Amino acid sequence: MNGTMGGVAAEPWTLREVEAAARARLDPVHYDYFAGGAGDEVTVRANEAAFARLGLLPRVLRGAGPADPAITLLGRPAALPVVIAPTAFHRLADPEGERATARAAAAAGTVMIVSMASTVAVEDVAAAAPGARLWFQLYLQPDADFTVRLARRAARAGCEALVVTADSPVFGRRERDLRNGFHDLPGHLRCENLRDDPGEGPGEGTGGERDDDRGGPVRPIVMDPRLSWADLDRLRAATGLPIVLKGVTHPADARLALEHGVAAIMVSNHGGRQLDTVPAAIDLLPDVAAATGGAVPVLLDGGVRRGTDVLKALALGATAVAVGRPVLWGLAAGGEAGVARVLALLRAEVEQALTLCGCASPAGLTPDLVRRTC
Ligand SMILES: Cc1cc2nc3c(=O)[nH]c(=O)nc-3n(C[C@H](O)[C@H](O)[C@H](O)COP(=O)(O)O)c2cc1C
Ligand SMILES: CC(C)CC(=O)C(=O)O
Repeated sequence: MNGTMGGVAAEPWTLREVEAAARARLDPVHYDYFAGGAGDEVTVRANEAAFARLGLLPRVLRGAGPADPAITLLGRPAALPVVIAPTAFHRLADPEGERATARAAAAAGTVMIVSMASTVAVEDVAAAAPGARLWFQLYLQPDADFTVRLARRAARAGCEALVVTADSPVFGRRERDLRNGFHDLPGHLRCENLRDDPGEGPGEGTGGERDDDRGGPVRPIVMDPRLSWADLDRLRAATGLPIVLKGVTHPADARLALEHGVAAIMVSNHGGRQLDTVPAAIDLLPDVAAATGGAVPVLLDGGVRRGTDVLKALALGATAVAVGRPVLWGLAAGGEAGVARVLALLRAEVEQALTLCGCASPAGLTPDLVRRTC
């Protein structure tokens, strides 16, 4: 990275330092939206703390040679086993928003999962970062036709997979946001994927649309506790894209997900933003991985802040991890260069930790390399 990051005097050497730089630049209300979680934030803290309770047990004299962290994900290469989790509202962090994030992902050779609630339209994200591997996250909407139209739109834009977030039958109770009165985007920003298709007649939305000077009305994201596996089946039947089910924590749901034909599972408690007191994602991983029996890739997000965290997750059965808040910190601290810095730090840490564990690649990581230390 050239020079300083977003005017920060010294380049950050840890994700924690990137967060500090971001915090210094962000509106405190937006910082709270990014950092916060549901209820007492027990799960937010647990996600990180649980990684610290696990130790790595390196193997020696294996002659493994230099490490290459590259993996294969849904049949295509990724340069590192760290992908970008879907997070909303990137333009709160940087004017370029999701465009900047996608460029950094493309340069690092990894996947960006574009949020349904992105503040740049998925077509514009793709156009900004030619060659980027994009997946598209969505919440199943009670208006099933709209869900399918949105999925097809993402496919046309070049997204390779749909990431269906299943942990949100209702919006989590985020007390920082309630206290701060943060319940909507500032006037100049919109969820650009939530505009009705051009040509769609007025009045077909689910209500609560906002008119906008640059296009059609913007729908609200509806979270609906009546949605079920049948709705996932309908989406799968209507689109050719592989489906990644995000928000799986119970092994029984992992087994059901396989029965419903998902291409991958993401173990996630939504970064502690939905149901508080769900156990740490890394503690849930082994049972979910066992339930899938290796039939599909398992990804994990929640609390990954170090290369050693990545190794622990991979050793315990994940094919890759995703990072949410660290990317937002990078974006707020230094735009595209800030996200690039976050991914570069993680890559360097993963490479070094792999080598120190005696592994030439993520494939060499096995559960015996992880020990619970307390
Ligand atoms: C500010 C913010 C916005 C998020 N928006 C979405 C979203 O739109 N869709 C989604 O599936 N998950 C969303 N998430 C959850 C992330 O995808 C991910 O599960 C979580 O951030 C992982 O934890 P980490 O932040 O500790 O890495 C969001 C998380 C944050 C922090
Ligand atoms: C716009 C929201 C639905 C994004 C989200 O999932 C979150 O804030 O955790």
